[in-house]
Amino acid sequence: MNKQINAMYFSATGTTKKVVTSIANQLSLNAGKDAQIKIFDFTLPAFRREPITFTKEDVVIVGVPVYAGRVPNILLKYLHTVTGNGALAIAVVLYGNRNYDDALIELTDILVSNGFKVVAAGAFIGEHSFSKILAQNRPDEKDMTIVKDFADQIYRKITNNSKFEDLLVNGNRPYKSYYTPKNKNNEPVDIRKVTPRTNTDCIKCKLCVNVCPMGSIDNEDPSKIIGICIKCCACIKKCPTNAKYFADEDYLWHKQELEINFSPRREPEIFI
Ligand SMILES: Cc1cc2nc3c(=O)[nH]c(=O)nc-3n(C[C@H](O)[C@H](O)[C@H](O)COP(=O)(O)O)c2cc1C
Repeated sequence: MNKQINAMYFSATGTTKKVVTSIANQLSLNAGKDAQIKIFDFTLPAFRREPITFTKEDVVIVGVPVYAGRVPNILLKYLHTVTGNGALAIAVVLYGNRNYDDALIELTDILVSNGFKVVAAGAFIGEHSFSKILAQNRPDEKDMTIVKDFADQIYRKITNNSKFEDLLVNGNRPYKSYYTPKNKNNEPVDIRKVTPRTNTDCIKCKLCVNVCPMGSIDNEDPSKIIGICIKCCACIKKCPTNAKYFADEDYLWHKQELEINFSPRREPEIFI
């Protein structure tokens, strides 16, 4: 395979990164020792300022987490600035064991409309951002075996073909609206304004400031949220002293409901 391999992802808590980079590594292993991988990690705001252009010589694995059953809406503007010019793409979504709903079809559509030829797609499961028990530690070893096999299939498809038919993936068109959490009275709630709190264990190491994908944590006082919070939970899961937490009643109810209702293990789905 005579193409540049590119791994491109948004990954606040690392599950999307794990799957996307593993696919890239396995493709590179198949392609031989000279196949270098270029990384485009657009998790932090600074990386989403410049448009990126690929060419026919590229194969790009593009991964995003599923937020509310869709591609995270805060990424849409940026994703539309990434141009394919005939590059091959593999669309990847990671979801927290509830459902990926229309996220994979949406990501595939975005890539096609940006001039990519999407040759494969996959929905994988990652530990839920909100929880430490829902899909705990996934993607795990079993998932990673499927990831490796998926990459081998992609390699064979790319090397054996020069023309590719349009890829069909699961999902609806028009896309369903964003999944809405419910409160304890089973009423829809809007948790977009909910922000994390900080307890006295905070040592002001500012790790949270540096990992927030929205740049929304104050550098002087990390207990202050100065912008949009997307509830990605990077600050909560990466805090070395467990100082960040959510206290909002509706958010906590929603988290618990997800943990109870969506505990049976789901398996990855691939389309090739
Ligand atoms: C705001 C938000 C909404 C989410 N919505 C869904 C969802 O609709 N379905 C689901 O199964 N997981 C959902 N998740 C969980 C993430 O998709 C999942 O944990 C993913 O693995 C996180 O990727 P990352 O580790 O690369 O950040 C949501 C997470 C967040 C932060």
